[in-house]
Amino acid sequence: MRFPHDFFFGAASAAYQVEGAWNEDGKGVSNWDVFSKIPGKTFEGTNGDIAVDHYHRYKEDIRLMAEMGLESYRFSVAWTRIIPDGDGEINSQGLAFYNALIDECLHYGIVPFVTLYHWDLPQVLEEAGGWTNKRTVDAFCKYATTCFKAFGDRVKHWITFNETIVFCSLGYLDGAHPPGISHNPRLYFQATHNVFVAHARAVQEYKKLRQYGEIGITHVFSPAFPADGQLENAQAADHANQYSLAWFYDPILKGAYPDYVVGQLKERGWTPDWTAEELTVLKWAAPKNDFIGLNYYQPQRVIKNNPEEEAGPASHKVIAGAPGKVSFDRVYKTVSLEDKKYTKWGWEISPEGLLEGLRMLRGAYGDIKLYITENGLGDQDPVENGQILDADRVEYIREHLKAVKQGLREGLHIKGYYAWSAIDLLSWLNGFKKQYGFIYVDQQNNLARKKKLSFDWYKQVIANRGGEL
Ligand SMILES: C[C@@]1(C(=O)O)OC[C@H]2O[C@@H](O)[C@H](O)[C@@H](O)[C@H]2O1
Repeated sequence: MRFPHDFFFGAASAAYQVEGAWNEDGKGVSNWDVFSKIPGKTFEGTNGDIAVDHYHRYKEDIRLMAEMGLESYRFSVAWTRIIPDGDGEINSQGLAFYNALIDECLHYGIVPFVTLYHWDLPQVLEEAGGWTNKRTVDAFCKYATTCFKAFGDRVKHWITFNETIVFCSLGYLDGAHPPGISHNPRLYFQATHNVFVAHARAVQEYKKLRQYGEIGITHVFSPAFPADGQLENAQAADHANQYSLAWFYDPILKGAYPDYVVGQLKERGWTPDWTAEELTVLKWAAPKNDFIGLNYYQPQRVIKNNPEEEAGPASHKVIAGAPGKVSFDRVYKTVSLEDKKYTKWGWEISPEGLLEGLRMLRGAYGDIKLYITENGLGDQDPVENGQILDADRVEYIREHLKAVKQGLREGLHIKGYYAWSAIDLLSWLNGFKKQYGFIYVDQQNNLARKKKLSFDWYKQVIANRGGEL
């Protein structure tokens, strides 16, 4: 079986992680431009000042993507290039860069799939409270509408936010992302609610413009499963899915928050200060979402946590996504299992977890249009005689594409797969050590680009539309 002709074989990136040129052509300062320079916040003090210089080398990079036969390139727009101080004047040089990037994609017939927010908030807004301040919601709507009007004649696929759970939990619970606040559930839930309202209002603005493209949101998709058959662990997994899935997917797809979480937030004084008008716009937008983007890397294996057991501070590896994390409310924790395979960063390799999770998602939300907007292997790629032999990445992506194909056989409405990442790039918490790309970037040789083993493999997969998988 070949993948359908209208299925996108794509790859992804994010502005802060690839572009560099952090202070060029009128770009404003972002929260990551500031946070990454606070000693100890990033891996070995790495930052996105240069990243992999995609801002200046995008023509070479897009040409390589075209050589691979890439059908769609998912990238994010840096808000601070478009509106440098967040909600003030528009920067024409910022518009010019993304117009050129979009036109370069279209020159090769590569469909641009644009993420409006991939974690890099204008610092002016961060300093005013970031996503806990409703000013940021209004500012996002202005920014999004500016992008729709500037690029919407050629961009027909829009993602509002990437992984709300990550930038809000790392920002307000773990302190590992801007604004670096720890253990503040009230701000965490407030920030997530404001993001969902911003999403819903952006959907409203987009639909008003009648550009006849599609708009959605990308969430982490990390379904929780009990580590064993014990009832308490099944209950812990249900709790995990309520807080890490339902809280994020329900307001987008159902237009209302899950009662289970709402009830507990009320008991604990963490209820966001939502208004009737905001809840109405969530309800309005739910049926207007054209798709949901899923970033799948691994499932969560969950056991009930013993709240009396003193949990020391999570290690960097755990903060960066490895099992062993106690939930913010100390109800459950994630564990690794003897019979599973793991990456060098301790992330479980589980294509079956993707398929099982997709079935669960259909049960909860029905037949919604899905894109796998991120999936890939973070690794330290082996280099032999100058060749980058990332056979493990080939294996990882092959097995996950086979799971997607099985999902299609079962009638799941999956319309594309975007490997993370098109090109090696800066990892927020792992610097340049954790590689994801089909294209290698030589940090020791002027960021020279080189095709990896997986580049040629993915080229074949696309050419054969996955028929041989
Ligand atoms: C934490 C980490 C990683 O570096 O492994 O997860 C996978 C991937 O998720 C993306 O949304 C981030 O933008 C990208 O940088 C990656 O971030």
